[in-house]
Amino acid sequence: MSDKQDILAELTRILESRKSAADGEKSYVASLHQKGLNKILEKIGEEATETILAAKDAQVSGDKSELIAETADLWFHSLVMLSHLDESADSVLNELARRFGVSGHDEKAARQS
Ligand SMILES: N=c1c2ncn([C@@H]3O[C@H](COP(=O)(O)OP(=O)(O)OP(=O)(O)O)[C@@H](O)[C@H]3O)c2ncn1[C@@H]1O[C@H](COP(=O)(O)O)[C@@H](O)[C@H]1O
Repeated sequence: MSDKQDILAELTRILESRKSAADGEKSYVASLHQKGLNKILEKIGEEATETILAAKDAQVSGDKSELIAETADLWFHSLVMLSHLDESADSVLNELARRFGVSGHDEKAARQS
């Protein structure tokens, strides 16, 4: 795929289609949906840990290739989780858009008042 803007939308469509149609032997995403939410959450936990370790290694070595790969795994499994729960990246993008330009300090202060 060439247009990066379209990747989230296209991936979201594929993840959704894997919920019903695909064979878990042939499709990794179908196998995750079939194993259920606990397996998907386990993968997110694993990928989050691997991302943290890769970030620490990148800081020492300066090589960020593993960090990029592990972050992609983390984002990907988070998208599978959203899809499994009938949500999508679009809702997360909407939430980030809603927060856009609002300082995290200001947002937190507004929450507490
Ligand atoms: N972006 C991804 C993607 N990123 C990572 N992965 C897979 O995520 C898995 C995570 O890596 P691990 O090393 O943890 O896997 P593992 O140790 O074999 O997993 P477990 O045995 O622990 O369950 C690997 O199998 C990767 O191939 C992905 N699998 C699929 N996609 C996208 O999803 C689409 C649909 O995939 P399928 O459903 O497999 O056709 C693909 O066309 C891609 O666009």
